[in-house]
Amino acid sequence: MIRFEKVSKAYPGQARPALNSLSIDIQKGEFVFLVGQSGSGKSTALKLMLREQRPTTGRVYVAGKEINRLAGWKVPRLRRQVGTIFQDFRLLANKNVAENVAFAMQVTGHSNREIRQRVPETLELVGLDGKGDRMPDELSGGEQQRVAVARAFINRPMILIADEPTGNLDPGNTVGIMRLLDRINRSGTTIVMATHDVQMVDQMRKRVIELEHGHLVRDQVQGGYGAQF
Ligand SMILES: Nc1ncnc2c1ncn2[C@@H]1O[C@H](COP(=O)(O)OP(=O)(O)OP(=O)(O)O)[C@@H](O)[C@H]1O
Repeated sequence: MIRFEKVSKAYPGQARPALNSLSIDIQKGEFVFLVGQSGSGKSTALKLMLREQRPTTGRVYVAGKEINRLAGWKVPRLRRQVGTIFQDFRLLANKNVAENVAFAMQVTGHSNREIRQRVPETLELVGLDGKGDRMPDELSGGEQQRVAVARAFINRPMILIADEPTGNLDPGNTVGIMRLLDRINRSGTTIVMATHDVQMVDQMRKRVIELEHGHLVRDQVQGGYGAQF
């Protein structure tokens, strides 16, 4: 589903590459935590999966395609297959909850009928039943992240990429969001999540890929945040 072949990424003006000959292979349906100190290259790896950045050398394959070679007009189609969630939620402040989620279907060309049906279903799935009319600033952080999860999942993406999705949440909401992501993963969506949350990684016991200065230093099935497991 996602494959990096000796991928290096050097940002202009940086002494050291952000990623250094990284090779990883993630299968369909896996749940993978990406861990490592700040600056180790996690966000860069996620950006390469979305073609928000391009590798300096090496190859990145997503859903069977080498995405660096993808024609520009095919990039939106790639991104439709990949949902994203970020630490800072990134909701549209002038749209209510239902409109935020519907927007993801509108830009992918779904009919109003499909949107009217699927938005309430998805809000229910993320535990926001009946909150469709609220504006983002009328929601708690945990609820805002649930909206972001609904928006990322409504098109049933093959892959969900999450960059520190619980970084702004308290422990209770962190558990809620993780349960949700676990359910989404069980429905078949591949999840790759960068995180600094030690407790959560230790509890979930999923595959852990650890980066250090852009190098792969650990790739462990049912791992913990540190190498102690
Ligand atoms: N757009 C950019 N331009 C220049 N350098 C960058 C850019 N983005 C990241 N870097 C550098 O690349 C390295 C890796 O950064 P990256 O954001 O991938 O790390 P990270 O592991 O996600 O860190 P964090 O946990 O703090 O989010 C860092 O040294 C960073 O300063």
